[in-house]
Amino acid sequence: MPFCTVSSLETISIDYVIVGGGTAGLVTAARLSENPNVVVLVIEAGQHHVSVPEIEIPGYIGRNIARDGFDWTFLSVPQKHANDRVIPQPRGKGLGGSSILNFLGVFRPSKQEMNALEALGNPGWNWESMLHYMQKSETLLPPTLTDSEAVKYAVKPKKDLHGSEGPLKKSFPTILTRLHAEFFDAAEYIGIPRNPESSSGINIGAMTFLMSVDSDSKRSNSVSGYLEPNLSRPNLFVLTEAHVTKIIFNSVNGLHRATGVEFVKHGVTSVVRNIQKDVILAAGSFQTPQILELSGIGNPDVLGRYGIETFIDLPGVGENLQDHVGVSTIVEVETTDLTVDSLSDPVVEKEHLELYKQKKGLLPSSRTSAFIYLTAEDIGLPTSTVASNNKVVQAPTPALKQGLEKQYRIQEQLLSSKNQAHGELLYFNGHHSILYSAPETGKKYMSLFCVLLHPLSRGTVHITASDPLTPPAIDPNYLADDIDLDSLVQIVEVALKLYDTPPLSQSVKAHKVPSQGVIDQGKNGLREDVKENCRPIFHPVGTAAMLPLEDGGVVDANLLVYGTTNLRVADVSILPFELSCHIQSIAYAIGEKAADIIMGEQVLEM
Ligand SMILES: Cc1cc2nc3c(=O)[nH]c(=O)nc-3n(C[C@H](O)[C@H](O)[C@H](O)COP(=O)(O)OP(=O)(O)OC[C@H]3O[C@@H](n4cnc5c(N)ncnc54)[C@H](O)[C@@H]3O)c2cc1C
Repeated sequence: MPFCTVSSLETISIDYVIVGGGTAGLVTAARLSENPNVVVLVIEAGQHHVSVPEIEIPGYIGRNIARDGFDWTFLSVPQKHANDRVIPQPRGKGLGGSSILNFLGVFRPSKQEMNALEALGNPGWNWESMLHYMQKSETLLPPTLTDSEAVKYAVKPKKDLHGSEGPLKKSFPTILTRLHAEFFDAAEYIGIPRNPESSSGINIGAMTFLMSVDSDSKRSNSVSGYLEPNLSRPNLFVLTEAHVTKIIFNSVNGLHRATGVEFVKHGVTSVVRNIQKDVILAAGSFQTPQILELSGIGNPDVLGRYGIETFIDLPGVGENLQDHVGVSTIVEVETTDLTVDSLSDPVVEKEHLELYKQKKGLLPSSRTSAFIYLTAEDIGLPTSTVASNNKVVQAPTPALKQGLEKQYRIQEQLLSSKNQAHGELLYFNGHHSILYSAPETGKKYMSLFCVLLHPLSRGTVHITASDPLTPPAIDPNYLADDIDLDSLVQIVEVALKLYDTPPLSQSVKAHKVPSQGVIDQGKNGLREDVKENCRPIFHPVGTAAMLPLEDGGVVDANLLVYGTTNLRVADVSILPFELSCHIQSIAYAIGEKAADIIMGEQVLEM
């Protein structure tokens, strides 16, 4: 039984401590503890949530957002370029982390992006390697569609590109509507083809995604995949409701070795001491940098503001924050399809809960399963001048500036590629839940969330107090670069064009968001709408970037924090730039690869 108490830790000699039992953290913990000769401890701030319908039932996605105990309920600082709005930044809290909160889509990035990761100075982090780890983490369940449905809905995965023995289960969506097919047909009408196998490294075009849902129609996540099957391991320990506040080091001859982890559980501060091997930070893109800063690792100017002595001068910590920013479009539709709008009626919801038991109705599947990934050409973006047109690159240090310039050069190369997506249209089978517009009873809707995949804007996440329980200041700096605003407007224009294109146009009754009045104002109206309504799609990365030190990196290609001998980061904060996909597959792959890197070093040490 791995769940342990604080007092029991005093009698255990621990080899590895994983800080954060989220998506990547539980993967690394499970893989390391396959070796019976090492002892692994996971420290997670949240609880172990057991049998919670809002986690398990796919059709309930979104219901735990802003729910105390399930979401950290972080908010951004006022967003200067988005009408000073404070924008929610959901993050999963509890074992499983964001894998218990996410919207179930399992996507893959492009081959070019993964190879760019290596080109930025990270040997071994390329498409081939990441494909191996994505496959290792997953099992593709057998298709549930006929051949003609697979073609119509653009989902015909090739067996050899997917994993068959991994802990994360991937399955086919069960809600495939007429509107969904009309959306794809309209895309084809304007020259955007279906892509039935989007996991091959070329992820452009129209596609239906695979979902992290198991054969019982329940959410598959890092708890169900990696922790629960290993609960009987005697060398795996899990401490929940313990908030890590600091890493403690022993320094000899300028080499800093993490030997302890301080945490607060129920108001009492304790320390796990004498860690024999590594400490692995897997607290996610907002809290991994926070823990580094609280431990004295970061930019001395930031740390000094809160009386924290700088232990390792590493200005990249908490810089380079990027997220996928997007905006909703919603239309009223005339259709025979069942849309999720009907679930707002409690009687209908009850019926669907009954149907769910037979894996039928609106609940066994995600509310959103059709996507279009747009190339620069589809969006009408300039393909060669984006980076060079960008303003003078500004960054707090010359190293960070150099690293950013390299990222922009990579972004420019990606833009000129015909096989690279830069925008996304996410189909939602009903009215998107947004603050300023609600569905009217009895009406049916469809929504397209329009997303910018490679923003040029960069933000930060930094501590605002020496008190470790005070949330960090999250500043994604959305739309700081005008090019991002213009690009997002152009992505919205593609969505509006699709609503006007047959056969989809025959089902569209009226524009709801943006309203017809806003659309009639042209680009200016849409620009204002984007500033007023944009929000993230929850993929923050880059805040503990894996880059060479001279380019402002925080960790090296072995995930070691610069200046330390055994403090590593294994979560999506290491990704130096945003990818053209939803990123849970990469979080799992990072967890897998981290374990192999660590185990590989262990073998070398022997
Ligand atoms: C609402 C939402 C929807 C999403 N939808 C999708 C989707 O459909 N498809 C997709 O591919 N991706 C999606 N994502 C993104 C994806 O799920 C995340 O990027 C990924 O899970 C992040 O993994 P991680 O390991 O980096 O962090 P997390 O999984 O967030 O893990 C971090 C863990 O650390 C813990 N922690 C934090 N601070 C401390 C501390 N001080 N002490 C101890 N523990 C701590 C947290 O509680 C958490 O358990 C979504 C994300 C969200 C939030």
